[in-house]
Amino acid sequence: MIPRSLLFGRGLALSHAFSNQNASTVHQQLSMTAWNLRSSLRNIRTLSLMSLWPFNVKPRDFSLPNASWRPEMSKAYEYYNALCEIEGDEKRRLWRKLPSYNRVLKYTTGGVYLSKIIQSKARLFTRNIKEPGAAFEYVVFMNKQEKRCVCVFQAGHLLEGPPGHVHGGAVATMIDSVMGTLAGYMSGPVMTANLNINYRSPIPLGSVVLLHSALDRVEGRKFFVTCRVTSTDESKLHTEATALFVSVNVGHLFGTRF
Ligand SMILES: CCCCC/C=C\C/C=C\C/C=C\C/C=C\CCCC(=O)SCCNC(=O)CCNC(=O)[C@H](O)C(C)(C)COP(=O)(O)OP(=O)(O)OC[C@H]1O[C@@H](n2cnc3c(N)ncnc32)[C@H](O)[C@@H]1OP(=O)(O)O
Repeated sequence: MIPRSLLFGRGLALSHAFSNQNASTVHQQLSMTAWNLRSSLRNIRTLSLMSLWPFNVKPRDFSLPNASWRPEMSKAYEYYNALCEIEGDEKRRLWRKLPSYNRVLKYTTGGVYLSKIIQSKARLFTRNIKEPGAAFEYVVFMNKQEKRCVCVFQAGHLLEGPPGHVHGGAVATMIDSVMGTLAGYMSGPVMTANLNINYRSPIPLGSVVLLHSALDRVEGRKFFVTCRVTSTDESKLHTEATALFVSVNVGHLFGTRF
């Protein structure tokens, strides 16, 4: 995908090149513009390559059922997965199961050059523990038309906070990830600017809960999102949250502004 700012930025440079200039300056500017275009094309090519999965093998989808899933997790998964499997026109499908990989891009350095060793070791926080079921076991189902998603989350034994219950930071991590995934799905790359959480009742360690996230409103680059964490039968409210996500261009994530 080509970032809009990159195209618009170069487009502006082009139109400026033709205003109020004498012939030699115009010639010089045209050469510069050609150079700029060539380097833009190189950038675009690099970016389009980077947006592809950078490895030769197909990445593992961590949100598929595995032996660690409790029956309650499998049941909730099957319920939402059935909603995704409506026959017929692909475009009419309301629900989609999102795949979940343990790294996004080989080159997301956050603006700091990372050594090859660190870069190759970088992993998504919620997918960095190898033992299935030990930490964040989750799957996200997206409903783009209704601007909402549901995450089925089984909290593993490594997420303990208060004895026998899930750490508030782990709950916040899941909430941020699910809301961020929704905002990102609606808009492209986003960063969390603000996150507010009310913890209403503790989540027992090992239990399965649902995170219901919805896009509340959009104001320019600002995406206001809500989230409720409930028991799978939705009778018990565990946590409520609101957040602001700001859409950023790809350069922001790479530490450069195009
Ligand atoms: C090829 C691309 C690949 C992209 C990959 C993308 C996603 C990965 C996909 C899958 C991963 C799976 C799941 C995980 C997904 C997400 C969860 C993790 C998300 C995070 O864990 S992320 C880390 C924590 N996050 C930060 O580390 C942010 C630090 N921060 C900043 O990077 C800047 O601060 C930024 C960008 C937020 C804004 O900076 P900026 O310069 O772009 O914009 P600016 O400051 O002008 O703000 C614009 C308007 O937002 C208002 N505004 C800003 N901040 C506000 C606040 N706090 N409260 C109220 N309003 C606020 C302003 O008032 C203005 O409003 P107005 O326009 O009305 O004046």
